[in-house]
Amino acid sequence: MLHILNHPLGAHIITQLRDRTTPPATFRTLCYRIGLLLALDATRDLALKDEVVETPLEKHTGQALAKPLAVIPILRAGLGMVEPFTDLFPDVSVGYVGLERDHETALPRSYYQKLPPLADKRVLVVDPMLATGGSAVLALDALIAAGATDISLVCIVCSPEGVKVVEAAHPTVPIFTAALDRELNAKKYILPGLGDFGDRLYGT
Ligand SMILES: O=P(O)(O)OC[C@H]1O[C@H](OP(=O)(O)OP(=O)(O)O)[C@H](O)[C@@H]1O
Ligand SMILES: O=c1cc[nH]c(=O)[nH]1
Ligand SMILES: [Mg+2]
Repeated sequence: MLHILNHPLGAHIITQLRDRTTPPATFRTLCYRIGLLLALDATRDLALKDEVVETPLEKHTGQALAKPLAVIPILRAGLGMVEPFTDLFPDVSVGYVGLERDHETALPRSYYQKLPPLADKRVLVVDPMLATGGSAVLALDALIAAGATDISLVCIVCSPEGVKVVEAAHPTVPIFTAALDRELNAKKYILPGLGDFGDRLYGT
């Protein structure tokens, strides 16, 4: 199921991210701010449990988050989306999946993986760009192999092609995004897109 962010601030930020004149320092701030909106959108359905507290006046049964969270960035570009999650959910565990697309074939290659226990957690995979879907499917396969059962994918820009590929391979994984773009070009970049997210984030 695809969830497209429906907030005017999201539309405002994504236009600034697309602007080719936006320098890396501003790009990183914009990535953080849109990450906050997406983090809230992707966690709207988190389970709650009762929690009793004493207010200064009386005993009160409130609520607390019931299930631990893990955020898993797909390196490198996904790193820009981690801080919104660690700021909003300070108890979140962080794991890493390192993938890089080959420039000629656009096929992802895995070069690093370090994961916390995942079986008991809501797992939020973060990667700003969903293009062919190859990287996301490889990451989701690895997380399921590591024991994850409750996974969401959080992106900033998706292509229709990538959404189809992920939905075919992992139909139960919801996808949250700020924008669903038009198509991929011949080099498998998203149009209109915003270029290479990792390069723009890190000035490479
Ligand atoms: O859907 P796909 O066709 O697999 O493409 C999307 C992937 O490409 C980008 O990473 P990239 O390989 O450029 O690595 P980087 O983040 O280190 O720049 C992006 O962050 C995704 O991981
Ligand atoms: O458009 C694209 C496609 C893959 N990776 C990016 O960073 N941008
Ligand atoms: Mg890149």
